[in-house]
Amino acid sequence: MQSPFEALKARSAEDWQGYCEHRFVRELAAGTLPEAAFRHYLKQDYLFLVQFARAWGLAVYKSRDLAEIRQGLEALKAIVDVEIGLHVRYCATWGIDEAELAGLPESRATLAYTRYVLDAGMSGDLLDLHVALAPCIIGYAEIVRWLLSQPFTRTAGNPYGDWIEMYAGEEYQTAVASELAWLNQRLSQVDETRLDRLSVVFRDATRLEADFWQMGLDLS
Ligand SMILES: Cc1ncc(C[n+]2csc(CCO)c2C)c(N)n1
Repeated sequence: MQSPFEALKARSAEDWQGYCEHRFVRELAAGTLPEAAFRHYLKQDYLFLVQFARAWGLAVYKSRDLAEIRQGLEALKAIVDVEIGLHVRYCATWGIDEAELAGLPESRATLAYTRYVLDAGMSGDLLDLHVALAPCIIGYAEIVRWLLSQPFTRTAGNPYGDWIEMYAGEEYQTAVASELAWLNQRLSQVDETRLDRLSVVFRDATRLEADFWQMGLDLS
């Protein structure tokens, strides 16, 4: 039987596919993505990650018990202590230093997506927030798995090969599996009316992720 999260995705199948199979990721996997597009993406992604850290801070605040506080705190710590550092080091290999990153203006796509997620969490509850974050967390895991099954994907000699490997790694895929389990458990408890509203949040966040890819192409 279809899991609740699979059912949520099925309601936005076209938008989900448009995001996961976006030209940006196909060109990235083939190694043909213009370098300028990837650089724009990397720079905006730093600003995205900073806002994403705030979203996990909000998850802590929206928690109803200590287990939920711990879950949000672990994710907040991971992003602040590990993921942003990895991103900064990765940017450095592309010749982009942290001072430059911190001084950048946010693009419209970054603003729209990150503030949408924060608003979904502020106006809703912890489940709304997790559903708004799902395209980001679960999407990236699905994208790299899909890419690795595609004939056009090149890992050896691809300048973006490290990016694919980062998200294909076991550590990331395990974290995603636990997020999926949490979501499926919570989604299985909600009624149809609530599911309709969550489905709107999921679809909007998915479209905003696709716009984030598109931004990389457009700005180059
Ligand atoms: C636009 C954009 N969307 C998703 C991710 C992926 N991502 C961001 S934080 C994180 C780990 C979860 O805490 C993951 C997978 C990204 N980097 N940039």
